Amino acid sequence: SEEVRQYLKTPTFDNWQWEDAEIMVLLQVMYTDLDFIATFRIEPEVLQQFLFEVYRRYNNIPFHNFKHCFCVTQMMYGLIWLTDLRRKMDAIDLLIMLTSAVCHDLDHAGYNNAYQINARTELALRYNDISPLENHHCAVAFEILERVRLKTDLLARRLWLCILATDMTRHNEILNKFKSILGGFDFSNKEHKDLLMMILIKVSDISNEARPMEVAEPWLDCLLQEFFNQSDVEKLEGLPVSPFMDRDKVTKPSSQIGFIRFVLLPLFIELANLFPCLEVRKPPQPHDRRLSLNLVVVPPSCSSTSSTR
Ligand SMILES: Nc1nc2c(ncn2[C@@H]2O[C@H](COP(=O)(O)O)[C@@H](O)[C@H]2O)c(=O)[nH]1
Ligand SMILES: [Zn+2]
Repeated sequence: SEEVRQYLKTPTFDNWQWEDAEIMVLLQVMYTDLDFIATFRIEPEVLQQFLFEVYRRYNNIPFHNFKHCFCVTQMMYGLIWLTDLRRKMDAIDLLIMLTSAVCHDLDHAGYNNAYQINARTELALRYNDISPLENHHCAVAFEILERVRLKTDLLARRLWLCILATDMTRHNEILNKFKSILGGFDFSNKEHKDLLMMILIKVSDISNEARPMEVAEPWLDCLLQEFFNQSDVEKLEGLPVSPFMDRDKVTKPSSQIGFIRFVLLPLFIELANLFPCLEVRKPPQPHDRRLSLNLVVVPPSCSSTSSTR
């Protein structure tokens, strides 16, 4: 319905209300309403086939599953509308951004890069310890895109750029680069646009805490369940255990307060510097973990401070 179509554009969207089959339809709606079907002449059956393959290649694990793929994609979709990016970027940029979000954690097995490297897994060996997971998500994405005949070199290169940006060990590097160009941001500069795309997928990827409490809270339970599974295995295998994953050390507030203050908030604040309509409200108290991301659309559209600030 039109009501759901509008709701889908908002960061308050509640994924927990929808079954996976319905989520597949919502993803199709995003591709349709951004005009990708018409602009790139994608057959609806090909899109369905692509999304079904994607669905099959997300694993049934607590956090990095198909619902996480959907939430990240839905936040990206919402940000595209809220910041009126359709007027500022090319359709191909938007297609790459949405598709990167869809593909960004394909075939994640629930163990992070530190585990891959310490346990000397096949993935770590294949990618020389360099972003093994993100390189693998890309490889699976390319395999699917090739199978449904949607892969092009142009799409693949920038999809890789966006998905690789989700490796959190690169967080400061990417954020600092973005800060350094913010003062003279230019939507006609390709390097600036690429960096913005990287920031947008990063924001979308870690945005659970910017959602309503009833959406965010179950996601935190899922994340901690996956963290604890990993640290249990690390203990059994005699591998180094990351303290933030250790069930004997972590509590919900300890997990979230530092993450919000030092990771999530600085990232959102820089994005809001480019798009003032994304008003980010800091948590009022240090113990209050809720980040209120007040996404207000300034009519008729959210203009960045200028298209070439
Ligand atoms: N402590 C928290 N860590 C979080 C939260 N949301 C995300 N994350 C971390 O970031 C990465 C994101 O990358 P992904 O591509 O793997 O999804 C994730 O793995 C977590 O380590 C959060 O709310 N709290
Ligand atoms: Zn993710």
